[in-house]
Amino acid sequence: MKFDVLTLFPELFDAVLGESIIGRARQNNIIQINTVNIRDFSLNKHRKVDDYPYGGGGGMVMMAQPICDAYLSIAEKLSYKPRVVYLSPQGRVLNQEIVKELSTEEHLILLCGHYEGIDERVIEEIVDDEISIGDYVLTGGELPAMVLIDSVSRLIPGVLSSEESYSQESHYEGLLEYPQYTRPYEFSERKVPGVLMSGHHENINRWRRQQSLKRTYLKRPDMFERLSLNEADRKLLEEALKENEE
Ligand SMILES: Nc1nonc1C(=O)N[C@H]1C[C@@H]1c1ccc(S(N)(=O)=O)cc1
Repeated sequence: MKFDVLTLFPELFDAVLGESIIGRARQNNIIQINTVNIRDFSLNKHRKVDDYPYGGGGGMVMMAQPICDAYLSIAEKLSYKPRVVYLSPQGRVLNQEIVKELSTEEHLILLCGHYEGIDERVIEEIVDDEISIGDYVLTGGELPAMVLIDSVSRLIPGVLSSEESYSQESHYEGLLEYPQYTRPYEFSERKVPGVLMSGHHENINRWRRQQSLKRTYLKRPDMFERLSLNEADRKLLEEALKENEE
């Protein structure tokens, strides 16, 4: 999978996405992350990329021409129109479902807004999706773009090793993940639940499923109400909640 990122701050990306799992996937060419500096496409001798908003008001707006020319520098070499995602607080809020949808694309162009945003004509001209990472306003779209790249890349085959598998992680199938423990067996007078020490994989899986159901019910009722539980899951949850009351 290839990500082309249109940004004013390309140097931010290598610092964050050059390490660990994503860095390894880039080295193994499982994913490619390429940055394009929008400022390189300014026609202004001072490399200006923003201007005052028509109609007045505070803040600056990113100009259309540098962004569209940066986009064309990629798109004109392609025989297809790549999907363009604009990171903005006005977009669909990113969730695992959208991440899964994006992970099926071969090529994504991510546009990072800055200042008060971008000239609307860019959105009309080249943007396919607006995606937000949450209902708050940041100084730039670079962190949202990195969040999107990280979350999508983890679903690309070969990026996670089998040990790092995502299949029982939080949000993978609309459930929060079960509690995790590792050595030592006792820490601060707190022991690991006995079932995890039993070696009985059926009981371990049952306990984990029960914990996931219970956590989702208690911590994220908004997620829980979207679940359609079968009878076995309902009984597991009922048993867990009864234990909580005792
Ligand atoms: N949250 C977010 N998720 O992704 N990007 C987020 C974000 O805060 N980006 C801000 C810097 C830039 C920006 C972009 C667009 C607008 S505007 N005029 O469209 O409202 C306002 C501010």
